[in-house]
Amino acid sequence: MDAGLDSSLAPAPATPAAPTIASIDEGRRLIDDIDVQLRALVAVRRDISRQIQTLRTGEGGPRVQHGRENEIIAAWADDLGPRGVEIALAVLTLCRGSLT
Ligand SMILES: C=C(O[C@@H]1C=C(C(=O)O)C=C[C@H]1O)C(=O)O
Repeated sequence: MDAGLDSSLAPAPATPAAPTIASIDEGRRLIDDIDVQLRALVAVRRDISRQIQTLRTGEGGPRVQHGRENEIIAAWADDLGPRGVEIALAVLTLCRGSLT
């Protein structure tokens, strides 16, 4: 067992199918629920990222690793295209802080 992400954070299917909605209100409720989950996951990601950075700097390493970040950006680009790159950059900035 790894370091304890509970089952609510288990990997989602690669591309979950969107439900067919019957109304705008229903669709907006679903979007609001998705956004709550996205924000919660980003907060967890940020905490894990900070722990990794602390571990690495504690060993005398750099806080930031551009090679790793490029892999992450490429994965977002593969799945979501140029807007995915924008999201990846925003997520990275939020999780690891400023580069300067
Ligand atoms: C978390 C890490 O440290 C930094 C933060 C990253 C992130 O938030 O994804 C990625 C690379 C590093 O710049 C890591 O190296 O994995």
